Amino acid sequence: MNLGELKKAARKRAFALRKAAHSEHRAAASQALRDHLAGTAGQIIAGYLPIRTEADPLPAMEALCTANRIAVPIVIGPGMPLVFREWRPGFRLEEGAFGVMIPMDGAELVPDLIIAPLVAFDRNLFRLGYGGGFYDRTLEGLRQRGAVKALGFAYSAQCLETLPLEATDQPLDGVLTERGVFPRAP
Ligand SMILES: Nc1nc2c(c(=O)[nH]1)N(C=O)[C@@H](CNc1ccc(C(=O)N[C@@H](CCC(=O)O)C(=O)O)cc1)CN2
Ligand SMILES: Nc1ncnc2c1ncn2[C@@H]1O[C@H](COP(=O)(O)OP(=O)(O)OP(=O)(O)O)[C@@H](O)[C@H]1O
Repeated sequence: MNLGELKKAARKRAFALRKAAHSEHRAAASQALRDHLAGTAGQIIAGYLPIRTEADPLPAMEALCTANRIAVPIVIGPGMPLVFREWRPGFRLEEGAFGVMIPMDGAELVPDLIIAPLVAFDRNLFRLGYGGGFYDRTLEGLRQRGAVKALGFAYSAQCLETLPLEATDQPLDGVLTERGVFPRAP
C-alpha cells in the first residue's frame, strides 16, 4: 500500500472507533476540555463547529467566550491554509465547504491556541484529519510566524499505535481526551 492508501485505511479504522466513543463519552470529553481550559483569559482561541462524530468543543467555547475571543476555521480553497473567523453564541451561521457551518459575520482572527478536530492521533501526537491537509498547512504557516499552540481534541479510543506519516504532517502540542491530556510517548 502507498502512503495515501495507508492513510485512508487508518482513517476508516479510526472513524469506527470515534463513532463508538462519541456515543459513550461525548459529555465527558466536552467537560474535560472545558475543565482543561478553565481560567484561560485574553487569548484568541480557535475551536470548531463539530460535524459527524467529532468531539464537541462547544461547551468549552461558550464558557471561554467572555474572557477570550473565540474563532472557528474556514476553508477558503483547496491547497490553502484555513482562516479563522470570530464566533460567539448566537452568531448567524451559513454552510461552508464540506458541510461545515461558518459564521456569516465576524472579524478574521489569528489564534494563539488552536483546538484541532481529528480522526486519529498517535503517541507522538501526530494527527490524521479528513485528508485535506488544512490543519497541517495552517500550523506550518502560523508556527513560522510566531507562537501558536495546537491542542488536539478527541476520544482516547482515537489513539492508534502508529500513523502513516509524511513530511508535511505537523505534530500537535497536546491531545485532550475524556481521560485528560494524553501523554506523548517517551
Ligand atoms: N468541524 C470541523 N470543521 C472544520 C474542519 C474539520 O475537520 N472539522 N476542517 C479541517 O480541515 C476544515 C473543513 N475541512 C474538511 C475537509 C474535508 C471534510 C470531509 O468530510 N471530507 C470527506 C471527503 C471530501 C471529499 O474529498 O469529497 C470525507 O472525509 O469523507 C470535512 C471537512 C475547516 N472546518
Ligand atoms: N504544508 C503543506 N504544504 C503542502 N502540502 C501539504 C502541506 N501540509 C499537507 N499537505 C498535503 O495535503 C495533503 C493531505 O494531507 P493529510 O492527509 O495529512 O491531511 P489531514 O491532516 O488528514 O487533513 P486536515 O488537516 O485537513 O484535517 C497531503 O497530500 C499533504 O502532502
